[in-house]
Amino acid sequence: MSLPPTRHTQASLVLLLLFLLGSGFLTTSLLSYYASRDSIRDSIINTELPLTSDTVYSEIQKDLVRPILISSMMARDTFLRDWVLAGEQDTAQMTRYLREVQEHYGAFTSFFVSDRSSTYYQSKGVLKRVKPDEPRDVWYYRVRMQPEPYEINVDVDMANADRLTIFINYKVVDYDGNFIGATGVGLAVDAVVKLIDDYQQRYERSVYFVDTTGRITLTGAQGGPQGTKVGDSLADIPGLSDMLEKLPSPQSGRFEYQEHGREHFLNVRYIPELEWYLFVDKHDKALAGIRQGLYINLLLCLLVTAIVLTLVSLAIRRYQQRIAALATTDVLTELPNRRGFDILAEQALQEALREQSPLCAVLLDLDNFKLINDEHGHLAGDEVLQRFARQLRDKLRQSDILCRWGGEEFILLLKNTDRQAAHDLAEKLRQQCAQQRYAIADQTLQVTASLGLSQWQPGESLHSLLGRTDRALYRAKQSGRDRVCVEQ
Ligand SMILES: Nc1nc2c(ncn2[C@@H]2O[C@H](COP(=O)(O)OP(=O)(O)OP(=O)(O)O)[C@@H](O)[C@H]2O)c(=O)[nH]1
Repeated sequence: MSLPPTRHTQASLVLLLLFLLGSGFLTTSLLSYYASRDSIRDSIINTELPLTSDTVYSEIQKDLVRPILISSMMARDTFLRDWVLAGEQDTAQMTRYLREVQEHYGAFTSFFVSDRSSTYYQSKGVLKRVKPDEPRDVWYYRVRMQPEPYEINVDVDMANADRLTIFINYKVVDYDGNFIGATGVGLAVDAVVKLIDDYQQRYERSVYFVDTTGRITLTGAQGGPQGTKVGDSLADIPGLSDMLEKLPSPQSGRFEYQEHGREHFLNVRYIPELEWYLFVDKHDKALAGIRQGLYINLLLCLLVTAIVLTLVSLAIRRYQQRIAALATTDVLTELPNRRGFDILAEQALQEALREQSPLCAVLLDLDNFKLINDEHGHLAGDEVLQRFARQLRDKLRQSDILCRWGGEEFILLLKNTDRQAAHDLAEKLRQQCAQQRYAIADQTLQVTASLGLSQWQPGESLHSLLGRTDRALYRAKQSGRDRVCVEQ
């Protein structure tokens, strides 16, 4: 019979299972997490953000192309040029002209600044005189000097409650090519702002514009990333400031950065018409969901691993107990066998030593049992052994140790029992055995028993005790059987 697995092998098996299940679950969970993460990341970086950027850009262009055309037409208008060359006589004519343009084309504002008189005309009349030292008029002197025919300037409109406006500032030249002023129209950036708001709310992404120095120039109505306002620098925004350290000035491309542990994906696109950068920024809300999924997955895996390991441990323990029981139990009589006896006897001797209590051993051997087998068959012999063992067990105390020593021989350890008491019990057992009848098949069988008894001497080994008891039994057999002999 193989020995039951030791605690060490059980622990190794559980550890191996833990390793296999743990690494298996961990690998599959992480693989699926990284696969989903990569695909979402890929879709954000390569599809979602560029798409938003394209749409916002085309909207901006739509907002820009029309005013450029209108302004170009105004700059070439013969009425405007003739009126200036004629000395700007009738202001009403100019304001009427500007009002016509504004109303007809649905512009937000229309203007003309005369270089000769420095007068700023608009549809409602003369607004003011431009001055070189006035910060708000810087644009005019810039346009005046630039070689290009026009510029696009996003600025607040003084004539319209400082509303953010895209101005097309077109140079006006006379018929000889001399600069005589600047004209154009202004359009509110409402459409772009509305689009930005729409994107920000619907798709949970930040859309904003930044100039070449890293200052925010245009945001949705609710502000820029993390509530920033127009005019704020990227350097003041958590996360983006770190990125700016690597990129001292904005540049087009795809970037990733962290803000308070959240991952951000960023698409930056340069808009040459404005000399601005369009930023489309999305934080990893979707990725956070996937990460949460990973944690739940891992938790479930942990739970399954724990359940499997518990079940396996229980099964192993049961198996061990079963093996141990089989290894120490006699199958026929269901009494402990010699191996079981060794364990129980060692404990009993230690107990007797510790408690200084008397202990006796009795060897009990059925007489002439060979005859029973020979005359009635082995199965009848087995039956007699079984019944004898059961009756013997019933006559003993719970604390007494009864084992099948082998064949038709049994051993008894009587705890807390001195020689005299043990002798009395042995004698009683012998008598009951002799009186007992076994009805097997249609026959009645009877056996007698010889018993050898000895009392344990403190400090004596089990081996020695058994040797002395065996000698007592031998004497009982030799002196005629069916008797109790005591080893002194
Ligand atoms: N049926 C059966 N017989 C067994 C079993 N174990 C041992 N025996 C038999 O018991 C008999 C013991 O024979 P012996 O050792 O000669 O002893 P005995 O006939 O009892 O004679 P004494 O012990 O000298 O009185 C043998 O025939 C064994 O085969 C068992 O489990 N079942």
